[in-house]
Amino acid sequence: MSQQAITPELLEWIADQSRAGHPSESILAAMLGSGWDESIARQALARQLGQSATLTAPSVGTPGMPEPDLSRFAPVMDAGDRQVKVVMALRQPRVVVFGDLLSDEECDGIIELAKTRLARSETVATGTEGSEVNAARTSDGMFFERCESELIRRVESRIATLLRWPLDHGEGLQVLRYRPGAEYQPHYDYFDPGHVSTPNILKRGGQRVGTLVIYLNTPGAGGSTIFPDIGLDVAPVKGNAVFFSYDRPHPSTQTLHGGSPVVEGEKWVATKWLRQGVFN
Ligand SMILES: O=C(O)CCC(=O)C(=O)O
Ligand SMILES: [Fe+2]
Repeated sequence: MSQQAITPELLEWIADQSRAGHPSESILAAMLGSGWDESIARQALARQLGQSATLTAPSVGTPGMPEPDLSRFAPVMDAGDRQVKVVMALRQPRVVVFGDLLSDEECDGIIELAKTRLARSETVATGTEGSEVNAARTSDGMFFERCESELIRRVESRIATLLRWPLDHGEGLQVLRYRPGAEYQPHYDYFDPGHVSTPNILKRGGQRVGTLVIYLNTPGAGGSTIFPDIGLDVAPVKGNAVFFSYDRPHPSTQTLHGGSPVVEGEKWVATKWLRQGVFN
């Protein structure tokens, strides 16, 4: 089928299937089976049954995904060397906010380690006359090597325990500093399957499947992590973190997110991206 169109007949057929009790997942499978293009099929389902119909693939409990153990929904979780609070959890998309993932000292320690290296990258940026400045991302950043110091290793193994995802499937921690007015416009963290550089990037560890953004300080105002598709704002609170996962590199995961502009003070975050496989 080349020119596929969403006709009134198709919409009526979808409505019939739904009335007959078939879940949208089965309707989608039937459409794909008879040759419909997935994105058109999802659009048609969304038009007839509402947005949520396009989000049938469960991201919670999907085997082979990073996922904290919330089966008991205890208010505090054991992350190996620290008790971490669960502040809130959303199932679809999977978003979990943790409290007290890091101690104040650990946050300060990471900022201290990152500071000098941020300064260095600023010098490089000046040398190239700002040619790499990206208006969508007005923060300064650096990457740690995995396990490069005792503090980094401790934090990484805590994250691995909490999210039940092997340490070697994670990229090195990235630290970002946002000054007043700086932001990170909404984006997806997975690698765009349509981008020319993606096949090469995927050779090292496969796709990203999850993100943990850890707040290293509490800005005076602004700087929340926003999820525009679901209307969620996560307040940046020192030591807290927001986790979200995406089982496919597609906007239907609803994991569009960004860092809203910092209004007062600075905002520091450490981001851990989780890959499908071993990242070396
Ligand atoms: O700063 C934030 O709140 C979001 C950071 C982010 O999206 C990222 O590091 O990928
Ligand atoms: Fe991101």
